[in-house]
Order: sequence, then C-alpha cells, then structure tokens
Amino acid sequence: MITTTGLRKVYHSRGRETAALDGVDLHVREGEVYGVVGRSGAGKSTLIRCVNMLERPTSGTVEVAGTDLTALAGRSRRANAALRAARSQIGMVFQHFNLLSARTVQDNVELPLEILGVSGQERSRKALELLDLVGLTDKAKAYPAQLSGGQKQRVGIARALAGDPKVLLSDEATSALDPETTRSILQLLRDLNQQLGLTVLLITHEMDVVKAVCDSAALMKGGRVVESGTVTELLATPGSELAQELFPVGGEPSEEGRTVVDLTFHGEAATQPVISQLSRTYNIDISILGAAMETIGGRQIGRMRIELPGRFEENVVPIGFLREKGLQVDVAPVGAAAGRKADSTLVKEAAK
Ligand SMILES: Nc1ncnc2c1ncn2[C@@H]1O[C@H](COP(=O)(O)OP(=O)(O)OP(=O)(O)O)[C@@H](O)[C@H]1O
Repeated sequence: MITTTGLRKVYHSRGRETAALDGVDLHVREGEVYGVVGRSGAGKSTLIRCVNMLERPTSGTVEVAGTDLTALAGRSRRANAALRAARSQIGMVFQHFNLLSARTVQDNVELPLEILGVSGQERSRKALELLDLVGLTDKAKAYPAQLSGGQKQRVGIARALAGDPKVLLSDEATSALDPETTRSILQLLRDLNQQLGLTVLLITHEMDVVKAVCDSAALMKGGRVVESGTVTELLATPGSELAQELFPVGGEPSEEGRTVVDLTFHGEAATQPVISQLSRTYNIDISILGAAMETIGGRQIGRMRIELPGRFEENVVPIGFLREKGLQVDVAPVGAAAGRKADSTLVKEAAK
C-alpha cells in the first residue's frame, strides 16, 4: 500500500548538507499498522513528510495506493491537481493536533471537505458521521479550547478521515498525551484499522506504541532503515535490536561454565510446559534468569532466559529438544563463544 524505494532527502542549510533520508526502502502492506521508530534526528518526520509529499524527496520514489506520487510532483497545474487527488487518499494526524481554534469541532472536521468543494449539507452529514465514529458526537458544537488533549486528537483523527483516505499517517500522535489517553487513542487507531481496513503508518519514539498496535515495525538510524519486518519476524530474528527493545529479557549466569539460553515462545509453544518437560526428560536443573510474557498484535509471545548446567557442548541435545518443541533458541555466548559473535546484542548482555 505504501512503498518507498531508495528515498533520499538532502537538506542544505548554512552551507552544510544533511541527508535526513539516505536511501529508505519501506514496504507497508495494505491493512496493516506499521510503526517507524528511532531516536530524535533519525529521519522519521522527514520520511512521513516525504510519503505525503509535504516535502519533495531529493531522489527515489514514493508509491501510495498504486500511484507513484513522485512522478506526479511537477510544477504544472495538471501535475498539481493530480497530486492533490492522490493526496486525498492519505490522512494525516499530528502530535499537536493542528486544530483551528476559531472553528467548532464540526467545522474543523469539515475543513478538508470544504477544500474539496463538497456541498454544505454533505459536509455536515459526513462530519457528524465521523464524530460519531471517534466518539465525539456531543462535542460537535464545542471549540478546541473546551476539549481535553485526547478529545482534540480524536477531532484530528476525524478530520484526517474526512476524505475517506486509504492510508493514515500519524506523526507522534500520542506523544503529547498521558498514558491512559495514549491507550485509548491507540485503541481507536486499531479499531479504525480493523473497521475501515485503513492502512496506518505511524512514527513514534515509544516502544510501547509499537507493542500496543503495530503489526510491523522498522528501526531508523541516521536516515536509514536498519531493521524491519513483522513484529513476529523481528522477535524471531537473533540479535534484533528492535526485538530486544520491544521485549527485553535479561539475567546474569550464576557461575562460569554454564550455558545461558534465550527462548522465545510463539503461538502454541507459548502455552506448553516445555521447561518442566525438558527438566524431566534430561533430569537437569534449570534456573530461570529472566522471563516475560506479552500479547503483541493479539498474539501471545513469551521470552525467557534460562541457565543449564554445563557448557554448550554438553547441552546440544537439550537445546535440540527445545528447538523441536517449536521454540526459538538463541544461545547467549559467554566466555570463549563470546569472541565468535562479538557484535550480537546477546554478547553485550552476557558481558555486562
Ligand atoms: N528543514 C530542515 N532543514 C535542515 N535540516 C533538517 C530539516 N528537517 C530535518 N532536518 C535534519 O534532518 C535530520 C532528520 O530530522 P527528522 O526531523 O526527520 O528526524 P526525526 O527522527 O523525526 O527526529 P524527531 O523525533 O526529533 O522529530 C536531522 O538531522 C535534522 O536536523
């Protein structure tokens, strides 16, 4: 539904060049909620502004709902009209809501319809329908100053949906909200995604947002996407930084000469008593160093760090047993093994 290919955006200011985007390839499938995370300055806002052509990319392409927006971006009147039409497929939600204070809630939602030349009666019907969808029917005649932050963001979302977009872009939509309001806005985005089949691309610096609503995620660093995939794929990727941040599990080995293993349980395997089976089958004592169970994207996923007696070579068979049971097994390198996998997150964990 959204594909960027080799997207670059270079800013020139005071004689300096900054590559805010340095070759971004992103693919957001139809009907998914996709989160882009990264530190401040990673290029997230620039990416979202290039996706809806608020910023013209320096090079590369942006395709939304089958239309190559970069090909439409010309100076002629016809190119502008085509770009406007394509952009009506894209709704945008902002961190600070960007509501007009002199207009009522209903008039704020009607604004994009006014710009599209929709008649007064139809505008009013549509705005009230959208306010109902976001749970704000009773606030239609209120002004933004009379609303809470969460209510303002609901108005922002209703306004973003006015043109019946296929895609919703959200730039830190919950960053200015308290945790409870954040949860309710994320739930609303999820509901809209499911009820309307809306594809949502959101940028955030909060991992909890990804955990709560995203099907897929990408990590940006220095204008590049360094990791991406469905949340399940990421959790199944050994050494994935996103997986570790989404789902941290730690714990130190009790002494030298033991094998530390990180287990990830997905689906069926999450509900099986695998650890007690392992202990009984091989008659070994297992120490649990750390564990967490979470529901991510509606699926139950568990992670656990365990310690087995003896070195890795002595535990090949029990580790094979765990893999056979459908668990993802990452052996945390310690001692001599650490040198062989010096760049993995697990090494950093184990070496602490
Ligand atoms: N208009 C601009 N002119 C010059 N440099 C810019 C401009 N906009 C962004 N940049 C630079 O591009 C880089 C990426 O900025 P961007 O705002 O996209 O990052 P971000 O990940 O969204 O960060 P934040 O979460 O702080 O908004 C930064 O180094 C920033 O200073």
